[in-house]
Order: sequence, then structure tokens, then C-alpha cells
Amino acid sequence: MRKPALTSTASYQALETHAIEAEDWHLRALFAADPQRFERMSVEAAGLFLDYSKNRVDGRTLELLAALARERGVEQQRDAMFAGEKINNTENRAVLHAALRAPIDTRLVVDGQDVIAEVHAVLARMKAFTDAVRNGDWLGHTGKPITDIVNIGIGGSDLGPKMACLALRPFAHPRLAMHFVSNVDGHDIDAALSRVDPQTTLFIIASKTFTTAETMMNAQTARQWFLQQAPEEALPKHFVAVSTNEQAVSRFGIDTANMFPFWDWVGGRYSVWSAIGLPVALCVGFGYFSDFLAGAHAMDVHFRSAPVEQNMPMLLGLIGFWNREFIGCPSVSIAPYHQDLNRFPAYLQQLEMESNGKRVTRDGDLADTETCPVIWGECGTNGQHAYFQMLHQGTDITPIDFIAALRPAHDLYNHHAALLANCFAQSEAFMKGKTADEVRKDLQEQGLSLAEIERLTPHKTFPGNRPSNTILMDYLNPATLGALIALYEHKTFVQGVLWDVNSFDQWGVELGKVLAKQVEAELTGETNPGQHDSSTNGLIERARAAV
Ligand SMILES: O=P(O)(O)OC[C@H]1O[C@H](O)[C@H](O)[C@@H](O)[C@@H]1O
Repeated sequence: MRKPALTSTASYQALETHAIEAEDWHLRALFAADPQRFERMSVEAAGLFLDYSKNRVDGRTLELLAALARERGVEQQRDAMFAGEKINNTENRAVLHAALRAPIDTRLVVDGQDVIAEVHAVLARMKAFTDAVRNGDWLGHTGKPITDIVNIGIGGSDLGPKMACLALRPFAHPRLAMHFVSNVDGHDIDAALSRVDPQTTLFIIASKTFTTAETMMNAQTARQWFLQQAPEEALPKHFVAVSTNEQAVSRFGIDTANMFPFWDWVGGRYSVWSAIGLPVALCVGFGYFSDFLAGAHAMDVHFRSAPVEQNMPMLLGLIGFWNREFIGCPSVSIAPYHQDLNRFPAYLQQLEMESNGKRVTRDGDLADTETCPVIWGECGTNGQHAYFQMLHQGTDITPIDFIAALRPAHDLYNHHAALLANCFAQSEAFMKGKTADEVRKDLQEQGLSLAEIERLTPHKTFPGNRPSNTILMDYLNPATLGALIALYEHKTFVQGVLWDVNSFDQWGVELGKVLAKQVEAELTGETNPGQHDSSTNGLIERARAAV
């Protein structure tokens, strides 16, 4: 049955009417009117605390959003995903990244496949391998222990493991240096190879499809570089693969005994929990990797069982939807007040924008509202000194997700107090703003002339009323990181169901790839320059003339 268009549903229309009323609200007034607002609009789950009180919502907004979630079938779709139904309807696949973190005694059979048993069989192999590398039993071809791991992958085969290894820096093995090569730009692999010794380096070729052009080119370059300095028999000690494509892995020359498999029901951007997480397991050890999975599983349990009104991913998704649809916010800024989370905004860009950056519904109809906002961001306090100006006083309203740990992984407590103070003060400033009267009063106190006060007041006034969420954890560890990622995965899922888009395909990535192949052949002289537009022709000519 075709799903009704979003704007035709009763709950969406009720929200539209309600939004007209909400246009006049100011967050200052909402806080002043309800001293319990923080208690009422915060929720705790899986080691995370979400304060969503600094959003332009009231109790009625939340009721209407919950009704929308129910009318759009968020709970049914969630259950269908966890049951292994083929909810990725353009690729006819199940969506089972949550099964990758399910405990061993769970049972889930899909297409006759005992999914959980297969997952745990691969985890056992990952454990044996990572233990051997970490404790020095796995030796390079000249008998030396591994000191450097180079992960070659892109998109989901890079962003997750790289972000997690950085985030879990305090848990890292002291002997193992992690390197990540993703870009087809030779500067990327050149820089990595210049830092490592072939005798003590392990390359992980990570690609779900094992056909991705960038990864294949980087993998070939790494192989050639290695074989210039080591015999062919040494390869198995230094190259392993992570993929769903066994044939392509053996064609590349990696023994499938050194391949860690995963499955087509794991989307690239949801794959850090699978063998794609091998660099994470190598970096922090299998015990901590298991904690990472367990943290995500705790969020899964919450997502599956909590009612909409107390369900953290649902609330995050619904409020984001409200901001996008009814406040008209074109982007969301992610502000981790934690330096070790500095790749988290980049990770979320793929997670959310590749998932929900769609213009047609699951049935192929044009979406009747805007869908995914732009996701971007940078660690606090760095962002404050770069683009927060626009967030405070620009013409667009950009909701912000502040993310912070209450306790640091260092003992420089003055730094941590300063960091948290900035985080909380920013969310307060976005909420409250500074009125023209407050500005005038300040300027009067500074003894400025009346004319000067009137001239400066508009520049120094802050409208406030700018929405934000604050997500807190005790400290950043494998379990809280796992829960944090799973929170955003499920938030993305909830929004995908509300918009009725397929969050699990990514056809939009294809066109550029096909055209790049043609242009590459023209650049290298394999084919004659084709008939492009004048701009593309001109650019190709300039590049050909330069070589
Ligand atoms: O893991 P791979 O098959 O190499 O894919 C790597 C990435 O490339 C693609 O173009 C997709 O857009 C991503 O979703 C994917 O994560």
C-alpha cells in the first residue's frame, strides 16, 4: 500500500497549524514559564543524557510530533528493521547493522541464514587476529612485530574506523600507530607510506564491494610499494582484507584466509560494527571493541522498548524534523566539545546525508517537503572562533547539537572546566540572546554617548531563540561512543521514516563515478577528449597541457 504524502497526514497538518502559533514563541519565555522545563525535556539512556529543552517546542508540540511518529509508522518500521525485513526496497535487502552488536544468545534467522551465529563467528576470528597482532605473535616477514596499521578504504570503510580510533585514543595500544588512507589523491597514500616501514606494517584493504575505484587504486599502489621491498611470499603477513566480495579479494591476491567477511545487509555507513571495525579492534583491543558493541546494543534495546515520548533517538529525530520542517532550518551544526571526537561531524555527514539526502519517497514519488538538512560542524571551542558568529547573528537559524563528556581522560581539570563552561554558556547564549535594551544598558555603563549607543545597538543585539540539544556522557569510552553512534543511526532512521525515504541506498553517488571514468581515460590519453560542455572541455584541455 502506498504511504500517504507527508503533508496530507492529519498529524502533519495539526503540526502546521500549531507551528503558526509557535512562530511567536521565544525560548526565554518558555523557560520563564516553566521552571521544570529541563526535567521535563531531558532523557537518559545507555549512558547518555539528552537535554532537548532548548528547542522551540512545548508539551503540545511533543504530543503532536509523537502522533506524527505513530501515524508514519516509525515503531512498525523499526520493528521490521530489527526483524530482518527487506526494508531497503531499492536493493531488496534487509538492514541489520543492529544485529552486528546483538549478544551471542540472540537468535535471528534471515533467508535461512543464522545471522547472529555468523556475526559471532567473524567476531571470534577478529579476536584471534587482533590478539595476535597486539601481543606481538603476528610477525612481519622479517620476524618483527607490527608497529603500523594502514587502513585503505573510503566512505563507510574509512570514516567510522578513523573516527572511532581517534575518539578512543586513550585506550589505544602504545606500539600500534594507526594510519588511514582514503583519497584517490596520491598525496594521501604517499604521506602514509613515507611514515611506515614495510617490515612492520599491516595493510587492511577495507571495501564492502571491493570495486571502489579509490580503494582499489590505493591498494594496488600499496602492494607495489610493498613488493619493491619484500618478496611475494611476504604478502599474507602484511595484507588482509575486509569485504563482502570474496572473489574480488582473491583476484586482488589476498588469501581469503586473511579476509574478514561481512554481509550485504550492512550498509557502508553503518558498518563500523562489522569487520570494517577491525582497525578499531586492533587499536583498542577486542575487549574494548566488545564494549563498543555493547554500548550500541544498549541504545538498540532502549530504541526498541521506550515509548516514543521517552525514546532518545525518536526525540532527537522528531525535534530535528520539527526544526527542518516548521522552523525552516536548512542545516544542523554538530559541536563536540571533545577534541577526540573531531571526526564525528564528518562521520555524521555520511550517516545522515547519504541516508536521507533523497528527493523521492520509497514509492518513487517526489517528496512533498524538504528532507535531510546539511550536517556540518567542528569541535568546540574551535568553532566558536570561526563560524559561531553566523550561528548567533546570521539570517539562517542553525540548530546545534552540543556533545560533551562530564569527565576528561586527562587530569588538567582547569582545561575541562573551561571547556564545559564554554559549551554550556554557548547553548545559553543561543537560547537567550541579548536584547537591544540589555545592549543599551551595557553601553550606557561604559559611558558611551547616546548617538554612539544607538549606532552600535543593532550590531550588538543577539536575537537568541536559537535551538540546541546537549548530549552528555560521563566520559568518552568505548561503550559511550557506541551508544552515541547508535543514537544518531536511529535518529537518522526515524527521520527517514517520517520523510518516507529509503535511508539505506545511495544511488546519487553513481553518476559522478561513471563520468569520472570517461574523463580519466581522456586525461590519460587512452581516449580522445569527448564532447562535453565548454567548461569541462576547457578544464580537461588545461590538465592535458600541463603533463
Ligand atoms: O566499502 P566500499 O564498497 O568500498 O564503499 C565505500 C563507499 O563508497 C560508496 O561510493 C558509497 O557511497 C558509500 O556508502 C561507501 O561507504
